[in-house]
Amino acid sequence: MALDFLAGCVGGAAGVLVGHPFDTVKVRLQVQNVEKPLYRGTFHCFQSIIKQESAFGLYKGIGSPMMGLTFINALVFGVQGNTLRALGKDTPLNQFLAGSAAGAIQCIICCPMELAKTRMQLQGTGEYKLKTKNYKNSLDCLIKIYRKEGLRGINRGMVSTLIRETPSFGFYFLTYDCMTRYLGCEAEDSYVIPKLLFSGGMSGIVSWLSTYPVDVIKSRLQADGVGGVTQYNGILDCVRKSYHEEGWRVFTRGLTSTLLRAFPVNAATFATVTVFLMYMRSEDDLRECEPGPVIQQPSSL
Ligand SMILES: NC(=[NH2+])NCCC[C@H](N)C(=O)O
Repeated sequence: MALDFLAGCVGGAAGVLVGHPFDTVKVRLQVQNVEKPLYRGTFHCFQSIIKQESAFGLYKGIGSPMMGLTFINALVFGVQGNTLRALGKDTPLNQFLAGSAAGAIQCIICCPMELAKTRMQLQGTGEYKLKTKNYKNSLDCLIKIYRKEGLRGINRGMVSTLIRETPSFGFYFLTYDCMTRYLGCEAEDSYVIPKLLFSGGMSGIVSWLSTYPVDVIKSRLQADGVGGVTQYNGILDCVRKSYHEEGWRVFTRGLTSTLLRAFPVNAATFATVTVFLMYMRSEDDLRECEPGPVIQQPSSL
């Protein structure tokens, strides 16, 4: 029971270290001014950040994912594993439902964490150079937002985060379950690690593709209001204005960087969690489990 939570922490740390630079590029591309774009595309954005802010610029805002990581991934893998057990049978529908439940619950932490991350990633760039008050770090950012806008302020973008995370985490766990079964992942298989990495990477890709347009809107809502000027009056207004100004392509802004990040991050996360559980689960635990998949996956009963 508790092992799922611990495994989530360990796996999540591996993921954030691998993927944060890609996330920084994604956010910069999603919210840059289309009239005066700073970056021509994904690779130009990478190059510009490294050239102007050094490689450390790619790790701006990593504090909040790392700070939130302990809880988010523990919550995700803990809730998913225990929900699946509560649902009683390891079926594809239950995998999706258990994943969706985990995705919805972790928004409590994910939303404020991504608000701080987004603000830190944009701080000191382009039109945000002058408008953003200097945030010392992610925690200072959240404290300043809370002082100025209260609870509502630090939960800015909560509805769009829930719309993004609930189905995407369902697809996240369902894809991993289907892939590992299809590839026949077995503990004694000499190719088990590459198979787990591939399955985890594909789960990340599928989950981000499933709700990506919502992520663009969420980023814009969380970046909105910097310097006190708000452009959007809610999700529908943001969708309407974004589509009106840039057409449907606006909903794919930053997608390349997101997918470049999603594969390695989730390959590392899922493989780490599965291997961790494989070695930490006692023989007694395994005997207690109903006959599950050929390998003890993060979410197996
Ligand atoms: N929005 C999503 N696609 N969520 C599911 C994947 C979440 C995963 N922790 C990542 O950051 O890639």
